[in-house]
Amino acid sequence: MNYNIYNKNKGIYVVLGNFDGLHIGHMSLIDEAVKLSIENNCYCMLYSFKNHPLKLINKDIAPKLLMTNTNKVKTLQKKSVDIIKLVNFDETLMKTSPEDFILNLISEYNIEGIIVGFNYRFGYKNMGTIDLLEKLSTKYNFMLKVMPPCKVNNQIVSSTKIRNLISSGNLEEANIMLNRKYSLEGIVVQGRQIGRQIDFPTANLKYDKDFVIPAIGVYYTNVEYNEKLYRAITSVGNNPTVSGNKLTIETYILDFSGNLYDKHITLFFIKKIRDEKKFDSLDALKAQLKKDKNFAKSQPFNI
Ligand SMILES: Cc1cc2nc3c(=O)[nH]c(=O)nc-3n(C[C@H](O)[C@H](O)[C@H](O)COP(=O)(O)O)c2cc1C
Ligand SMILES: Nc1ncnc2c1ncn2[C@@H]1O[C@H](COP(=O)(O)OP(=O)(O)O)[C@@H](O)[C@H]1O
Repeated sequence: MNYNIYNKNKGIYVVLGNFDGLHIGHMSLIDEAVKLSIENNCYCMLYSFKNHPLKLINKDIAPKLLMTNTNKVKTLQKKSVDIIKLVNFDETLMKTSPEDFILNLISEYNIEGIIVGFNYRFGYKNMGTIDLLEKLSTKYNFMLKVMPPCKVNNQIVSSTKIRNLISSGNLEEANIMLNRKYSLEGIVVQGRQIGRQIDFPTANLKYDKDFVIPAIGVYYTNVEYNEKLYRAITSVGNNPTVSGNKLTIETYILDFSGNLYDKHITLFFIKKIRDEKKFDSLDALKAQLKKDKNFAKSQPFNI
């Protein structure tokens, strides 16, 4: 919703951070902000960036992403966040000192309180610390709530941890930390049309290289197409059996037939089934695909 239509006399609890992936740690901050805003008859706002700050600061070390902005906004709207502000992280913002960053925020919005995570850093060169934020909260008179780390199996949940789990094929643990199934989406493009010759047509995803790609291997997935969900098996790999030379993400959808070229699909990665193998023949690949398909049939089906 547009801030302009809001009652400017009403205070705002703002949650600050980068929030890639909206994992359970992020959600604990957002839930707290929503709770405080309801209790105090205020608005709840999430203030974050459209682009990952490192993409501007140092492109070479910018991480691959876990979530599109569109999906981020959809999830936040379901959580009753009143104002979602995703600002462009540009040169000016990059050079803003920690104190100015907070000053700009409180001069633009009627800030009642700020909610951040335990390791939040902000402002030019990430020089702003929790200590500084505490001092600023006294100086400028806003409430500050610092949320403790959220853990799974004694490990602190973080976007970096989740990226590493996905790119090493541990989707089950990543999904626990995300509290949803990791997904990639895009349109279906043409491949070499070998799949249909072995009765396993595969929808080849035109994937966006800005997002984290699961480790090479075969996965049990669920596919959303045309608002319907299907069981599926997905290969992330170089297809050595057919002398492939580029990474493809290909999905055989169970109980589906039809033409998917140019259609939009979403793949939900549930668990890795096996490593990619180079088979001696297409028949051997086909026999393995039958096993993968049977495995998929035995798996729970919900996202
Ligand atoms: C679930 C699944 C598992 C796969 N596993 C392998 C594999 O282990 N080794 C391999 O070389 N190709 C594997 N493939 C990829 C096939 O080689 C590829 O889908 C086939 O060549 C058809 O591709 P095309 O129709 O795009 O030409 C797998 C594909 C799927 C859908
Ligand atoms: N069950 C299915 N799973 C995946 N794709 C299917 C299925 N049934 C039909 N298709 C269609 O077949 C195409 C894949 O056939 P395939 O021979 O593998 O060609 P390509 O190499 O172009 O992917 C998909 O893009 C889709 O349009």
